[in-house]
Amino acid sequence: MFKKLPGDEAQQLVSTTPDTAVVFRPAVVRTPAFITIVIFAWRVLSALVRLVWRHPIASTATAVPCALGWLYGWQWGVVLVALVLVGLTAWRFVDRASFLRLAGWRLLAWWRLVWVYRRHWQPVMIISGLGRHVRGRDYLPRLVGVSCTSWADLVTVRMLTGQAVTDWSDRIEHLAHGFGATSCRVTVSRPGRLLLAFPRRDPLAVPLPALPIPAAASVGPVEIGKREDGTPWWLKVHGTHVLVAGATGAGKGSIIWSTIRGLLPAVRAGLVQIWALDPKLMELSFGRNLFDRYAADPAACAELLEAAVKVMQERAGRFAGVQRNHIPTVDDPFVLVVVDEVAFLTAYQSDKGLKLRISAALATLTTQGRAVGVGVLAALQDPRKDVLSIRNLFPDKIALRLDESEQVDMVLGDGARDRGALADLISPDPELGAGIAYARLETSPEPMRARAGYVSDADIRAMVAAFAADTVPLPQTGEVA
Ligand SMILES: Nc1ncnc2c1ncn2[C@@H]1O[C@H](COP(=O)(O)OP(=O)(O)OP(=O)(O)O)[C@@H](O)[C@H]1O
Repeated sequence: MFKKLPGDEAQQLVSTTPDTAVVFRPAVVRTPAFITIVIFAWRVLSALVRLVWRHPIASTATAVPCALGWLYGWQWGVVLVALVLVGLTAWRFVDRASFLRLAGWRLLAWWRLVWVYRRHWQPVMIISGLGRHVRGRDYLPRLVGVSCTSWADLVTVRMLTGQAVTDWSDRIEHLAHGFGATSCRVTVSRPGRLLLAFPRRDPLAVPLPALPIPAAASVGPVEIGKREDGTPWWLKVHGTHVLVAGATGAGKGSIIWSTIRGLLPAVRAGLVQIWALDPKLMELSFGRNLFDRYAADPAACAELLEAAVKVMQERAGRFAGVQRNHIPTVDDPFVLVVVDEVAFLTAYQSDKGLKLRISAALATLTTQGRAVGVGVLAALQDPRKDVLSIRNLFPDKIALRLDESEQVDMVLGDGARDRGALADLISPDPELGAGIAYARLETSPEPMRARAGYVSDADIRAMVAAFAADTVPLPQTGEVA
């Protein structure tokens, strides 16, 4: 008659909370003391082995003086520690580079691991929502290790199973503030593992002067500045198209001029031609003599672009079935079309006929030009689609300082800002921020931060004079990249 008898449910209940009406005492199985001791000893032993395995140098550095002090008296332990410290300091002053490479960065990484990351890991993970606290247990992403470079801490993390990269890239501000850094950049090192970069200082805070004109003729990549990790910033122009976006005063000129400067020997050798479009009549007119073709008013700009399309089509006809890639020669030089403020020719152009011709020519060049040696380097202030509808046709993009955070993804592509391309936060102070950019290249989705060398008016004048007087060192043949 009764499917369940009174008391059946109560058998399943376990409650030890004192304020409930019914209190059931859970069954207690007494564990023999020696089992508890064995488990405890096993945990201590495995933690020790793990410690020595993960930090062999730190363990030795602690264990040896302790052993010495124990065996021969504490004074000997102190003497050994003092000797090691003196030795390290002397090494630091005698050969700083090798000290940093072999010991300095490792010591710093160990310190930062213990003092910053391990100490704050649990609260930062839980509060940012990257870890979970379920039924009294913490489920945290694993802090695999920390290494240090001259400017940043690189933290390797194993994500929780089921987490996505976007879970982390959405929380870069939590992570940066949580670990006391100004920013955080997220890159995937391998499936399930991330590399978080936390800058300790800004290596690009000091302006970089114009780089020396290269001795050899090369169509690129051209060295135009310095990357955040201290290595040169090489910009590829041959075989691609580059879009440079930045608010007024962001330093678009320094990228354009550094590129022209790096190509100068190749221009002299006849391997490169620079065709300049200068609708603002400001930036490029300064170095007019360096260019094979120059146009400023919109009608002349349209003609110049159509001439570039003709070169492209003529080459495409000749190369068809013979070669698939362009090799710069004096007969078929690489043509770099430099457009200073492209919006003047597209969005802000009142003559509809000219606007159509210019847009069509630019679209044709950016879709078909790179295989036949015609490249476009275009700069613009406002990256909205209605200003430049063909911005996606540029494989390589550079974002200098931008006015709004939404503009970052407009220039660099979806998710770039979440991955750490904070172009809207670059300082408007020219000394601190002009020429600093995030570049996203066709070959890598990770935005790279760098600063272009500043090519001053005096540098441009010197370039023009050297070019005219033939005093730039002559390029050696056969060094085309
Ligand atoms: N790479 C750089 N390093 C340091 N300072 C720079 C750099 N580039 C530019 N500047 C400084 O910023 C100022 C503005 O630079 P620039 O004219 O190139 O900006 P822009 O983006 O071309 O601006 P606009 O769109 O108004 O022409 C320069 O006068 C110079 O003082």
